[in-house]
Amino acid sequence: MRTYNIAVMPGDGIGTEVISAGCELLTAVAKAHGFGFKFEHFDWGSDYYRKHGVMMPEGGVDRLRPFDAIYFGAVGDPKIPDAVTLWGLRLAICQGLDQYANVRPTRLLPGLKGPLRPELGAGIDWVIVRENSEGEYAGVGGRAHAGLPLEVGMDVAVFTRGGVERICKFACDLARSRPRKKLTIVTKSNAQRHGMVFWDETCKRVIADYPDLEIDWMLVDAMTTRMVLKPGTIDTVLATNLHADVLSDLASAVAGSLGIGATANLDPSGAGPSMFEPIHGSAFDITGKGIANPIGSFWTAAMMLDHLGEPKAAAAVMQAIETVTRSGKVMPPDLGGSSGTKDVTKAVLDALQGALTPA
Ligand SMILES: NC(=O)c1ccc[n+]([C@@H]2O[C@H](COP(=O)([O-])OP(=O)(O)OC[C@H]3O[C@@H](n4cnc5c(N)ncnc54)[C@H](O)[C@@H]3O)[C@@H](O)[C@H]2O)c1
Ligand SMILES: O=C(O)C[C@@H](O)C(=O)O
Ligand SMILES: [K+]
Ligand SMILES: [Mn+2]
Repeated sequence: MRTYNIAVMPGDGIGTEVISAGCELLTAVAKAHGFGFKFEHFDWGSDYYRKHGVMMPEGGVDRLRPFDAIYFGAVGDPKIPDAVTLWGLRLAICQGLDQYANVRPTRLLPGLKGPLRPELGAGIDWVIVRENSEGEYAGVGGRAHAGLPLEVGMDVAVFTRGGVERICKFACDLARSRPRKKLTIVTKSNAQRHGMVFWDETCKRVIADYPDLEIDWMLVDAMTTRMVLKPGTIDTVLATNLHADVLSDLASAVAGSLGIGATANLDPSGAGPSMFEPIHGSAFDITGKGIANPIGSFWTAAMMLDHLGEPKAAAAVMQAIETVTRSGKVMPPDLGGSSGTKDVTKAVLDALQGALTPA
C-alpha cells in the first residue's frame, strides 16, 4: 500500500485542536482511497520552549528532511514573545527547508456569504503567492544603543535576484495553469525605491517569458481596495513576504473568516518536504473553548493531498467541506453558527463518507 510519512506538528493554541481534527480526516480519506499515512508527532512549540529553552531541538530541521510532508498547526503563546516563537519554529522550518513559495488560495465556499455584497463575493477566486524566504522576513537588522535615548531598531528587507526570479516564475506558472491566465504583481516601488524597484525590474524580466498571461501591477495599498471593491478582477497574485501576509488575512476575511484560509509552504524543487498549515495563528482568545473552525486545516489537508499526488482524495476532501458549508446546518461561530470543532469535524467526515457511497 502507498504510505506517506507525515511529520505532524500541531504547535500551540488552537493549532493542536485543528490539527488533530485534520489527522482524523486524513486517516479517513486515505482509507477510502486505498493508501495510508504514517504520522510522526512532533511536540515542538511553546510548551517545548518552556521545558527546554528552545522551540525545537538542535538539528530539528534536518530531522524533518526525510518526511514526505509536514502538517503544521500554529505557533504563538501569550507568555512568550511572538518573535521568539515565530522565528524559533515556523520561520526556522520554512527558511531552513527553503520552502520559498507560499501558496494561499481563497474562494467563497458554497453557502458562505462573507461580508461583501453577494455579487462581489461571488467574484472571489484567488490564489495569493507569497515570497516565503526573504524580503521583509530576511531577519537582517539589529538594535543599537540599548536602553539609551538614542536606541534604534532596524529590519532590512532583502530582495535577491535569484529569490525574486524564482518566486515570479512560480507565480507565472501557477497563473498559466489556471483558466483565466491572469497575474497581478503587487509592489510598493513608489515609496521603497531600492528593494521594491529591484523587485519590479526583476519581475519584468521574468514575465517577458510569459506573453500568454494577462499581467497587471498594483501598489499594495490600492490592492486592498481592489480586493474589496472589485474582487472579480483578480485571479493569481504575487506579493512580497510581508505584503502577501497582510493581503492573505484580508482575503480570508472577505471569504468569510480567518478560520478557513489554507496554506502550502512549498519547496518547488522537491529537494525537501513542503509544509502545510492553516493561515491563522494560535488564536489565544478561543484556545481551549472547542470552537476553533477546522475548515482551514481541512482545506490545507486537501492541498497536501494534491501535493502528494492524490488529487482524487484532495477533491473528495474539498467536496466534503463544500457539502457542509452548502447545507449551513453545522457551522462554527466564526461563520455565524454555534457548532464546535468536533461537530464540524464529524459533519465533514460524514459528508466524506456520503460522497464515497455510490448513488
Ligand atoms: N503560521 C502561524 O503559526 C501563525 C499565523 C498567524 C499568527 N501566528 C501567531 O498566533 C498568535 C495570535 O496571533 P493573532 O491573534 O494575530 O492571529 P490569529 O490568527 O491567531 O487570530 C486572529 C483572530 O482570528 C480568530 N481565528 C483564527 N483562527 C480561527 C479559527 N480556526 N476559528 C475561529 N476563529 C479563528 C481568532 O480567534 C482571533 O480573533 C501570535 O503569537 C502570532 O504570532 C502564528
Ligand atoms: O507572518 C508569518 O509568517 C506568521 C503568520 O502571520 C503567517 O501568516 O504564517
Ligand atoms: K498557521
Ligand atoms: Mn499571517
